[in-house]
Amino acid sequence: MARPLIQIALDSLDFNQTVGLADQVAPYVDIFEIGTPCIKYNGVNLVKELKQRFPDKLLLVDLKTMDAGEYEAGAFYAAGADIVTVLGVSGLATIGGVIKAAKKYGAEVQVDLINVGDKAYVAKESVKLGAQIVGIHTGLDAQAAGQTPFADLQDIAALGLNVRISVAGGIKQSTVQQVVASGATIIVVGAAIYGAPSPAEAAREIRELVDAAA
Ligand SMILES: O=C([C@H](O)CO)[C@H](O)[C@H](O)COP(=O)(O)O
Repeated sequence: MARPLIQIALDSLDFNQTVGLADQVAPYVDIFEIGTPCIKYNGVNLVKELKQRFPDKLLLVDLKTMDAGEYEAGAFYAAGADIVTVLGVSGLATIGGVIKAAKKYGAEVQVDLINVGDKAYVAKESVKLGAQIVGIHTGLDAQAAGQTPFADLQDIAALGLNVRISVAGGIKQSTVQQVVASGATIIVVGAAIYGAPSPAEAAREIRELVDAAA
């Protein structure tokens, strides 16, 4: 099994706090995700800053694009994003637009299946269009209502699609090995790292657990 990647979700609105957290956890993670509230608040300047400071990390910009796919995503790929997210609920035309922009920059696309009804259909069509990653994602609000991403992860992994599967939604030390065993190859962790007394220590623990499970 290829080594699963760990993605830290940088979900603060504060520019300097975001850069500081990235600095603390950098030794233990593979992908910096600029979370949706953070990218809306800070824009392309934060993409440029993180890319310049951490040229060896993958940078995912969680745009959750809903329309104008090629136009919206293009600006963020141009600023240094390696991966941009587009919503599965946006429809195939918008997903195709983001994929077109990604190709222009030699970058990648993640289709976020958050709130998609027929996740298997959208995952299959996204792969046909050329998406490299599909995201199983229980958002923060759905988590607060008690939902988890585990059953959806198993369903999508069982399809055996030629695509990387990312999982997000309250993943923590006690569940990280379970999601690796279920077939996730990108493990997204936000609150379990940034909400810990020592984010670096939490990230180190998660790295160890993921590597031991792979
Ligand atoms: O994508 C996210 C959310 O929709 C806000 O943008 C989070 O970054 C994602 O859920 C990971 O964070 P945790 O659930 O806290 O691990």
